Amino acid sequence: MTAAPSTAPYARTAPPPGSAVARVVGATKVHGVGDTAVTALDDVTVAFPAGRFTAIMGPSGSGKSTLLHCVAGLDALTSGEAYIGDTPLSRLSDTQLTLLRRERIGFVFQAFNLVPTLTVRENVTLALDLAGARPDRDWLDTVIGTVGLGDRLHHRPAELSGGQQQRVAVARALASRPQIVFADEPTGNLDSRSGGEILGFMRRAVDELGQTVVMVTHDPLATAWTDAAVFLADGRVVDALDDPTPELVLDRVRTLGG
Ligand SMILES: Nc1ncnc2c1ncn2[C@@H]1O[C@H](COP(=O)(O)OP(=O)(O)OP(=O)(O)O)[C@@H](O)[C@H]1O
Repeated sequence: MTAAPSTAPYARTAPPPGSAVARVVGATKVHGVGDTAVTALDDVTVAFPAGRFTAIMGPSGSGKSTLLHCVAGLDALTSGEAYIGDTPLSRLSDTQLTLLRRERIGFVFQAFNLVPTLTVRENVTLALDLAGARPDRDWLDTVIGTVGLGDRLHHRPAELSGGQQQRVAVARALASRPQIVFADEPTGNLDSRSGGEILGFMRRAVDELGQTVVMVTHDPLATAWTDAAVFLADGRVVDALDDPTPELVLDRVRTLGG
């Protein structure tokens, strides 16, 4: 299979700080049909600003993962619109959506999703290699240095701890210099020390590399690493916090019954 050529893999101009890199407007998502239909998102409007680390919080089943998947173009809304930059995702063909995800979005999931037969370095550059894009060596060195993987480049995932594997996944998400990184419970499978390291790396990616990161989490301590938190309940945005501290987040979580 020949990969479609990348249109503009590098040197993209970063969006101005504070502008929305991703947003949804009037977003409703119904999973299933008929008697089994579940409204996971109910008229949600929220924006994720450039150069910021935002948490999406809320009780189990409140729609956090659905929101992340819909704004990242992994799932389609039932009504309303999701935008990456100024691009409305519902107007894109499957191929255009695949290219947009490849070129403009990085993903980190709870399961690290590394390729076991590839080395750390090969895993980090895999998406670029598949896209036929030439890695920007300076950027890759910066990313690999930021996540502290310099001495592990030729190891395979099975030779790494869970925390180290998730660092590889973070480096992979950053490697193509995406406009935005979406992370779904990225510390869910990690002990608290490794989880803290991953959150610290994502924080540095925002502060030092200018990345925009949106993270779904249950954990008030994880949210305390972010610049802002959006709270969902029953598929609706019910609250938001700037500069969340663990105490403030815990207070909101208790109020929402999470
Ligand atoms: N593919 C699906 N088919 C049917 N219902 C779904 C599907 N995905 C999610 N749901 C339902 O939509 C609602 C929101 O789910 P979602 O996974 O977005 O919530 P969440 O806040 O991420 O939950 P958790 O914290 O438990 O992961 C839930 O009631 C869930 O059961």
